[in-house]
This record gives sequence, structure tokens and C-alpha cells, in this order.
Amino acid sequence: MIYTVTLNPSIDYIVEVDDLKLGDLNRMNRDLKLPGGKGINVSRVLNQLGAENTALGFLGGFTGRFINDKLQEDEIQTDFVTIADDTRINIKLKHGEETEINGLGPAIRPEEAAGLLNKLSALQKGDIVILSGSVPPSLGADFYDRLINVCKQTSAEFVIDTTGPALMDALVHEPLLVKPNHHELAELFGVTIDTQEELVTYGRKLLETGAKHVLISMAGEGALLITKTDVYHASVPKGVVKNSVGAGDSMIGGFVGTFGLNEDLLEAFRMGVASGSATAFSDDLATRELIEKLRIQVIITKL
Ligand SMILES: Nc1ncnc2c1ncn2[C@@H]1O[C@H](COP(=O)(O)OP(=O)(O)OP(=O)(O)O)[C@@H](O)[C@H]1O
Ligand SMILES: O=P(O)(O)OC[C@@]1(O)O[C@H](CO)[C@@H](O)[C@@H]1O
Repeated sequence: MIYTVTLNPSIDYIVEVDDLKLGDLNRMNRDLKLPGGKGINVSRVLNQLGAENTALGFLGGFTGRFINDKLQEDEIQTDFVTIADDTRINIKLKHGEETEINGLGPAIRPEEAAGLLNKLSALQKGDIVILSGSVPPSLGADFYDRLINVCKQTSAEFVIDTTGPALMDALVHEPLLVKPNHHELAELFGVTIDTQEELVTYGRKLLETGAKHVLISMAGEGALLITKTDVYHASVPKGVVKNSVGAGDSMIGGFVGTFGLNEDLLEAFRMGVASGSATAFSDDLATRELIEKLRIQVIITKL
């Protein structure tokens, strides 16, 4: 079974204005409320692909109920810990460019945190746990460490999609997959990366530290898959970009959902890229129909 963990879910409130005037009254052309948070996005894409999964994490208040209802409507399995505080609302402002304002996240009480750890203690060998997104400050910076320890104790595989020290600390525990984008990879090592060779060099360092597979996404510029033995490049399909929010999560969903079937790495890479692009070309997240259509446009080359 695949599990996603979203410690800090959100309602993504997508607001479109023609011309943003700061310090003035702006009126929306269009708005949309979506269940959000990185792990929840991964679950929604896994669901499109027919990959059985359960979404875990913390949900609370009217915002939490909205998210839960939306996931139920899509028949996504959930097992969230209910918290007393309200789940956050993240603003995604489209005004020619995309400006995001993400909330810090609710207060999580110690007994609520313990509730999630307890749910994860039922994991089994063969399970894959996808840990994605920010950690609400009240949980403490080491909360991913605690979740990873439970994965190790239960012999479940884990994927981690976060940045900075939390990602670096996770590597020694041998995640099945990490997926920094090219900017995050450079930041992680405090360097500037200008060439594909440099991307591969730094991507390999993540493998040497413990990651089993490394995906490096470069938005519209393609993606790299680095394994212990090989490096592959994928082209990305061409299309009109409508929304980049959740493209990275969709890529993880496409990759893990496919890899979980028969461990076919290159097919997982292809589906990961197609899923990321299908989201980039949609108002909401990728649909199975568009993923399948884009899949055949992805060209993978061994470097
Ligand atoms: N402009 C684009 N054209 C085509 N595909 C895209 C584009 N932007 C993103 N994608 C697809 O989505 C994948 C992930 O994109 P990106 O590198 O932006 O990840 P990310 O930075 O983690 O995304 P996010 O915006 O969700 O944080 C890419 O590998 C690609 O398949
Ligand atoms: O604040 P975090 O947890 O880093 O990111 C949260 C978030 O921006 O990530 C998703 C897109 O990847 C959105 O659904 C959500 O609003």
C-alpha cells in the first residue's frame, strides 16, 4: 500500500486578477478552492492513476472538513488525525505571474502528533510512505526524523519531498526517492549550477549519501533520473502552461504509482514527467486522460 503524509495540508485558494494593484482594491476574475498540501496532491494523482493509496496527516476545523469532503468525493482513502486548530489556507495569486502566500500552519498538540505516529506504527514491509511538504512549526523541526524512524522500524520504504536540512538529514536513511528541482539542488549544496553535468554531479552526491533514486526536475526544461548505475534525461511535452502548483507533487505521484506496480524505473520516470506536465497544462491537477496523452511525447535518453 502507498501512504502519503501531509503534515501541513491547505485549502489552495486560487485567485486570478488581471492586473494586481498593491495598496488598491482588486477584483477577482475567477477563483477556485482546491484541497492542497503536497502529500494530498500526490494522493489525488495516484488516485487518477488507479494506484491504491491512503492520505494521512492532520486536518482540523472548517478548512479541514472542506478538504476531507473533497477527497471523499473523489473516493480517495483517508485516515487523517483530527486536530483542534484550523487547517491553513494558502493563497495562489495569478496575475500574469504566480505569487504564492502559504500559511505557517495550525498548532498541533502533542497528543495529536502522537496519534499520527501511532497510525504509522501499523506500516508493513512493502509499504511506501511519501512524506511531503512543510512541517507546522509546533511539531518541531525533527518531526520528519521521527516519522522516518517509524518507517525504518517497520521496514516500509519512504520517499521524502522537502528541502534544506530536513532533506539532507533524511538521506542517510536511504529514501526510495528524492525529487529536488534544479534550484533546490543548488540551494541544498550552497552552489550555483549552470550545466547538466553539474546537476548530475550534485544529484550523485544525494545518491552517495543514501538516496536510492534521484529525480531532478527542471520545469519545462526536462528532467533527470539518476540511479546507482545510470543517468537518464527525459524531454517534457510541449503545451500551454496554466498552473505550476502541484507539478512536482504530480511527478512524484506518477513515478511512485508506476514504480509500485512492477519496479519498472524508466516507465515510472516517463509517467512521472507526463503527470507533472499534465498538471502544468491544467487548471487543477493532472487527469489520467491527459497523463496518458502526454506519456507518449516523453523521450528518455540514457546519458
Ligand atoms: N513549463 C512546463 N512545461 C512542461 N512541463 C512542465 C512545465 N513545468 C513543469 N512541468 C512538469 O512538471 C514537472 C515538475 O516541475 P518542476 O520542476 O516545476 O517541479 P517543482 O518545482 O517541484 O514543482 P512545484 O511547482 O510543484 O513546486 C517537470 O518535470 C515537468 O514534467
Ligand atoms: O507550504 P508547503 O507545505 O511547502 O507547500 C504547500 C503547497 O504550496 O504545496 C502544494 C504544491 O506543491 C500546494 O498544494 C500547497 O499550497
